[in-house]
Amino acid sequence: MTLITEVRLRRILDSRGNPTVEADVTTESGGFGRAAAPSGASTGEYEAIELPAEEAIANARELAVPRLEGQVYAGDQRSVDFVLREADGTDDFSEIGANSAVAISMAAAKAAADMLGAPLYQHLGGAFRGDEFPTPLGNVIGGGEHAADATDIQEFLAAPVGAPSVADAVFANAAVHGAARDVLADRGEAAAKGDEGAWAPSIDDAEAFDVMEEAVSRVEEEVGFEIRFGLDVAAAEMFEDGSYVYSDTERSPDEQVEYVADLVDEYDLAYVEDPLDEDDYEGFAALTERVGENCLVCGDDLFVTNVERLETGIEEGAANSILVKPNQIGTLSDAFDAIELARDNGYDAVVSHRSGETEDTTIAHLAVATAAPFIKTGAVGGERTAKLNELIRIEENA
Ligand SMILES: C=C(OP(=O)(O)O)C(=O)O
Ligand SMILES: [Mg+2]
Repeated sequence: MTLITEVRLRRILDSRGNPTVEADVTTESGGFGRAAAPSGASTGEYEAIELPAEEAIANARELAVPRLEGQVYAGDQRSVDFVLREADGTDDFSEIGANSAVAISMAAAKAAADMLGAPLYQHLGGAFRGDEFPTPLGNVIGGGEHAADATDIQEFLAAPVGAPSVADAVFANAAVHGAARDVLADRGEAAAKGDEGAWAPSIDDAEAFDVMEEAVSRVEEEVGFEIRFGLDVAAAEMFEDGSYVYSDTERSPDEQVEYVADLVDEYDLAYVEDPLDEDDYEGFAALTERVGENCLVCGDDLFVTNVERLETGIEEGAANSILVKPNQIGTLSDAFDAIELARDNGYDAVVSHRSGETEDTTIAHLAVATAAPFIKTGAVGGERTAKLNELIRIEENA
């Protein structure tokens, strides 16, 4: 039986060296699941609330754990997540913390999968899941909130859309990351790494585009399949008093739409995330109208994995895809609801890590379970490769 008998919570380190919440869920028949909450730096204004880890743990121990232990079945994910919401009693998990909620929610799913003897992606995706695998978006160069004194655009992402397998795509992204280091070195640019392991050189966005183009074409020649690239502009972070403030210029909302549309055309971008502020549904709609045919326009801070915000976006024609980060909303059930609503309305659902991560691999399973076209989970670095290597194993059924 998957009746939950014990929920343990503890503080562990995330990749930025900050404390985060880890949950262990045990079931009556010995099923065990362990999961940890990630943490954002360029967080959306409308995300569920992450509490300091110690506070989140204390509150969840008091309010949620007694309602789960001996009362709820880990295999009944909807009930687990319903109880987490009831125990919290707020809309945004500000009582027990979305970090405690998501860790427990994911650990329960893993405990149920363990009990069933099935891999997590199969428990989440069902027996009749197809055999699609996501293309990993690899963060190659970045700045914004993830690195000081680097690019304005937060992420320049390799998108190996022509890769014949997940493994080929993962290695291609690592190769583009390596090639970018060489191109930067050729240009005399020393580069440290940002929070997600992307190079964070002191160059402007225009030069970063040049470096990406060169790195991508070098690797494309080697591997023989198509590699495009994309961006997470994280534009909400640069939006101040009605305009987008770049290091060297400012753009009005209309100019920002033009600017990003031109970038999509010039570089044949496959993917553009958060090109506009998190309140600018109209701007998102204008850009999607312009470039949405050949490019995924993705809402991260815009939608925050929230069905109500996605509903508004769908009504307004804003974007054609949603970024799904379970900790933005607090439970796996909520994340699945967002994915389902997206699908039903012709939007793609892209699964994503956070800039602060752990070795947890749940998102790799979530992406496979839901046949996400892309997963954004970095290119190198232990907490990133944990997910990428898990994808390789899942593909091999290992
Ligand atoms: C992964 C991202 O960064 P963060 O986790 O800092 O929000 C993002 O903005 O997509
Ligand atoms: Mg983003």
